[in-house]
Amino acid sequence: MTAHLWPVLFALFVWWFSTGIIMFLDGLPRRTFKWSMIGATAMLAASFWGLHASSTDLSVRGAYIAFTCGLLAWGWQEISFYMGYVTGPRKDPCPEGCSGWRHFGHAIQTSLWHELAIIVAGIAVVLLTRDGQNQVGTWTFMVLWWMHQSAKLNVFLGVRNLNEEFLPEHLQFLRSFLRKKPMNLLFPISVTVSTVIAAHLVSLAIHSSGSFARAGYDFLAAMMVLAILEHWLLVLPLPAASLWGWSLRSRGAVKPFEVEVVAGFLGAGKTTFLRNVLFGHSDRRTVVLVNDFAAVGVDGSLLRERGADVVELPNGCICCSLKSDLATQITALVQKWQPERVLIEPSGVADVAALMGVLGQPALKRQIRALRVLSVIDAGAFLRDFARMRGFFEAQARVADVLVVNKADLVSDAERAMVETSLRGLNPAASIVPARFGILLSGHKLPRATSRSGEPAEHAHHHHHHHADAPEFQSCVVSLDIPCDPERVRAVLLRTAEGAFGRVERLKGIARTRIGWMRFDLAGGVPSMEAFAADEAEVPRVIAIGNDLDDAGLAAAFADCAQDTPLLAPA
Ligand SMILES: Nc1nc2c(ncn2[C@@H]2O[C@H](COP(=O)(O)OP(=O)(O)OP(=O)(O)O)[C@@H](O)[C@H]2O)c(=O)[nH]1
Repeated sequence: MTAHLWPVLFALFVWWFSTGIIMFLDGLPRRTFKWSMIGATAMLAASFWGLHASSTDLSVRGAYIAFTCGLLAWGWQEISFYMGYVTGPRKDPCPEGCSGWRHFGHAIQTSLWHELAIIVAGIAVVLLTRDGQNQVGTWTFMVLWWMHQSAKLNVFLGVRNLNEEFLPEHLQFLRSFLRKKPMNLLFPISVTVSTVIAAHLVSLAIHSSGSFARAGYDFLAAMMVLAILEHWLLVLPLPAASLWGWSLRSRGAVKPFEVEVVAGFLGAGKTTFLRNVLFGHSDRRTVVLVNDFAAVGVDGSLLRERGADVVELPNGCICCSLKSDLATQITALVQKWQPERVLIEPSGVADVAALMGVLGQPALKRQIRALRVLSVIDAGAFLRDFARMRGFFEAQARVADVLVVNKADLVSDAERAMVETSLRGLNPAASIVPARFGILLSGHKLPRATSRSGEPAEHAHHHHHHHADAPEFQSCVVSLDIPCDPERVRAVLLRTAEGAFGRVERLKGIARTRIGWMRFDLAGGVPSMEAFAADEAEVPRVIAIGNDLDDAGLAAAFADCAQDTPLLAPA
């Protein structure tokens, strides 16, 4: 039995160690990749030579050499892929909504050169060992190839553990090709085939007579058993990462950062508030994550104007369906920018409780030094909106540490007091501060961010909270590729507020006028227009959000805003 022990232990160790080394090198700064790649290529050449030289060596030593060389030849394939030298023509994520064969085609494109390189290397290995009887190296390469293809197809089709924490930042785009599913149809087939092959190899090892053959089959059987193990790691809740904890340590450690969530209903003044926060603190490295309601947001443009690094989340609400996506997005942006602070502006209808659930996930939570949730309230619209969407406001108030009663200028002191009293009833623990255009009224200050340990119990308890509270809206986007007349735009805003184009909850846009850029809004029923320092690449557009939207009517009304069309003469 001990005769089998050494080859098996050797195979296990070499596999574990070489996998770890590859991940370690891959986590080092990019400037080192060149050297790793040169080293790997020298090893590839050496392994080819070793495979050829050992092909006629039928001693135990020959088996060890052939196995090691087969593994090293494979290692080059991994390194060249993970370091981005030999990948494929596609280097970005799959577009949203892409599926079926098109999606599969894109997936192949991400690693086409890699797969071809494997075929070329495989042929080289076969040719180099063709004349000898020692085929241990060739079969090692083939077994690794099989493991690789099968695992790859399985993560594409969907498994429970994608182990995506192993993906370095420069390969984050591959995540869009991985699917999280409890199981897929191929999985049982992969495992069965691997098990049959492994059983056969074990039996060959046990019944082989010579010590060369015994060692050779031991290596192959061990690799095949590892292949099976690797498959089970994809579906069973086992912490695969702990096997290679040391190899992930080369990655730049993420310093803990502060998170500030700025929530609030559509048009409450979240973006305005954030613009002020950013304006005041340009010295701290801040990344802003915005999630506009519509596919083409405006918020990102407004915040970039303030010089922040802005990441826009795709269309929709930060809610249950986006959960895993959001956690990965945050992890990726933190790795990329190493910010001290992350500001998150969920869309005006997002499920903030679900967002808190995402931020509470252990992997993220560990990195978050302090968390503060602010809910911005439109004082002028609150009483009206609260009656219509009680559940939504309750949920917003419940998770908030601070309730910012914005647009103080639009209400009387008595009205503001009434709004504050209602809010106090919804969350007696939150601080309530009045503000105007996102700036706190004099005499008021934001409380310090709560540290994670002092997190209100409320945050933790609503993870599985459902989206039922969030109102349902549609959105429509109108392009505005004409220089507009501000007067006409104002007229359209007023007509929109009166309900001429359906029940519009919120409208925002940026437009070019003869004299420069402007932005305009309809929020809480109040229209407004302002100058806007847009980028020249900016696309003028309007976004309307609401119910029973008259898309065509809105489009026609905005098309009619062109500077040069004469206004209809009044009767
Ligand atoms: N009168 C008044 N208007 C304000 C105040 N704060 C913001 N606004 C205006 O309200 C409109 C909406 O502000 P935003 O900051 O874009 O609101 P938001 O919450 O980010 O909107 P969404 O992202 O669409 O949900 C803009 O026209 C702002 O200029 C305020 O204190 N008083």
